[in-house]
Amino acid sequence: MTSELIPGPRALPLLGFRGNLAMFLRDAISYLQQLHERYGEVASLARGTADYVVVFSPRYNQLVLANSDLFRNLDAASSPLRMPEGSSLSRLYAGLTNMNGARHRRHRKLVAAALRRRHVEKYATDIVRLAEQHVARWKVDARIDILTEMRALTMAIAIKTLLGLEPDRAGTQVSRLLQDWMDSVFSVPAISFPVNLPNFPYRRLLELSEQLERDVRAVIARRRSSGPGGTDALSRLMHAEEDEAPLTDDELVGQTTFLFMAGHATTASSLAWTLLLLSTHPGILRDVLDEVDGVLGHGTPDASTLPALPLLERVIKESLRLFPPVAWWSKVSMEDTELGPYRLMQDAHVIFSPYVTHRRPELYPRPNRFHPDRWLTGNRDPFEYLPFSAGPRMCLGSGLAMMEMKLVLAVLLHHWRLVLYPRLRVDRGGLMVSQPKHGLPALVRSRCEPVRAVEILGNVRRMVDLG
Ligand code: HEM
Repeated sequence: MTSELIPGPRALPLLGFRGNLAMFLRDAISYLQQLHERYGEVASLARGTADYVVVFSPRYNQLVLANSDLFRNLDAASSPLRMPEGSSLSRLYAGLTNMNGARHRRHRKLVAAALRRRHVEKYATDIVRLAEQHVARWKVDARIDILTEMRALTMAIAIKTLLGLEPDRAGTQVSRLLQDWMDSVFSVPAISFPVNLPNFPYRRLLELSEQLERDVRAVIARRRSSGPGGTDALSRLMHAEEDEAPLTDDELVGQTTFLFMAGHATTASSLAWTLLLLSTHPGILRDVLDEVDGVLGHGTPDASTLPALPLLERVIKESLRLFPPVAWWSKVSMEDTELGPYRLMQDAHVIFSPYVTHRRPELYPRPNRFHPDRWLTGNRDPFEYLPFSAGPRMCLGSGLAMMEMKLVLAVLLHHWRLVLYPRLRVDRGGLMVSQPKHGLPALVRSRCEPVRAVEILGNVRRMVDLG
C-alpha cells in the first residue's frame, strides 16, 4: 500500500484541522482555489491529516465519483445534523442524496423513472405559463431583486411540476413551510447546538419538521385518492415500480421533500448568475436577444422551440461552468483505501469541486472568460465538466433543470430588460448553493431599452473577467 503524505497547509495552532475546516466553511470557493493553486490535483485541508481531502482534477474526480460504493454520500449516520430516530426530521431527511448502497439503488431507479425525459418534457407548458404569469406582475421602472424573483418563480414551478399543486392556491402553505424548513435545516446554529429546549433553533427545526411532514403527507394522500394518471413527479413516483416494490408513504415523504430542495434553489441561483453574466456582457446579450426574439416572434416557447435556441443553451452551459450552483460537494470513504499514491482512512471526507475543476486552464483556456462559444465543439469528459456531478450518483434532474432555465430565460428576455444598478457590489455567498450574497437588485425596463454595459464591483470580479 502506498502512503505519500497528502500536501496541504499547516493545521491551525490549538484548533487543529477543525480550524482549517472553519476557514474553508467561511469562504469555500476562495479556500479551495488557494489549495489548488498551492498544492495541485489533491490537497488535505490540514497537512498531516486525512480527515478532509479535496480533489481537483478530472482523473481524481473520476476515482472518487465513479466508485459510489467506496465513496458514499453523507447519510443520517454521517450527517453533522442530529436526527432523533423515528422523528419527522429523520423521515424528511431521507431523500435520495442521503442514501447509499442497495437502498439508494432501489430508490434511484424509481426516482429516475419519475423524471424520464418524456415525462419532464410535458412540464414545459406549465413552466412557460408560470414564467409568463410571474413576469407579467412586473411594471416598467419597478425595482426588483433578481435572485428573490428567480427563487419565487422556481419555487412556483417546483410546486406545480413536482407536487401537482397550483402555487397560488393549495401550494402556498406547503411552499412557505418547505422554504422555512430548508433555511432551518442548513442553519449553523441548528447543526452546532442540537438542543431540544424552547427558543433554541434546533427545537424550531423539530417543530417545523412535524408541521411539514403533516402537510407533505396530506399532499400524498390527495394524490393517492385521485388515482393513477397524475403527471406531476410525485404522482409518477407513487406509481413507479420498475421491478421494485413501490415506495411507501414514509419513503415518499423523504423523496418528495428532497426533490423539492434539489430542484429549486440550484436552478434559481443558476438563473441569477446567468442574468448577471448577460448583463455584464452586452455583446453576447444582444446576440441572445436576437436569437430569442427571432424564434419567438409574438409567440411563446415550448419544448419543441428549444433546439432553435442553441446560443441560449451555450450561455447556460458556460454559466454553469463559471458559476456551478453546487461549487463543492463531499463524499465519505467507506473503508481504508488508496487515492492515487495517498492512503485514506475509513470515514475520510473527500470533497470535489466543480468550481475549481471548471477553471483548470488546460481544460478551459482563459478560464475566467465568459465565452459561450467554447461549447460549439465537441462533448466534454463527464469528470471535467460536472455542474451536475458525474458517475452513478449524477443529478437526476439535469434535463429538467436545463429545460426550465432555457424556458424561463426565453420568456423573461422576450418581455423585459433587467438593468442592474450601476456600480453594484456583487459578492459570492451561500454555503451549499452558491449565489450572489446580497442578491441582484435591478430595474425593470421595457424590452425596447437599448442594451448597455454596466460596471460591477465586488469579489465576483475575481470569478469572471469583466474587462
Ligand atoms: C441547476 C440545477 C441543478 C444542479 C446544479 C444540480 C446539481 C446536483 C448535484 C451536484 C448533485 C449531487 C450528486 C452527487 O451526490 O454526486 C445532485 C443530486 C441530485 N439532484 Fe440535482 N441539481 C440541479 C437540479 C435538480 C432538479 C431540478 C432535480 C429534480 C427535481 C434534481 C434532482 C436531483 C436528485 C434526485 C439527486 C440525487 C441523485 C442521487 O443521489 O442518486 N436536481 N444535483
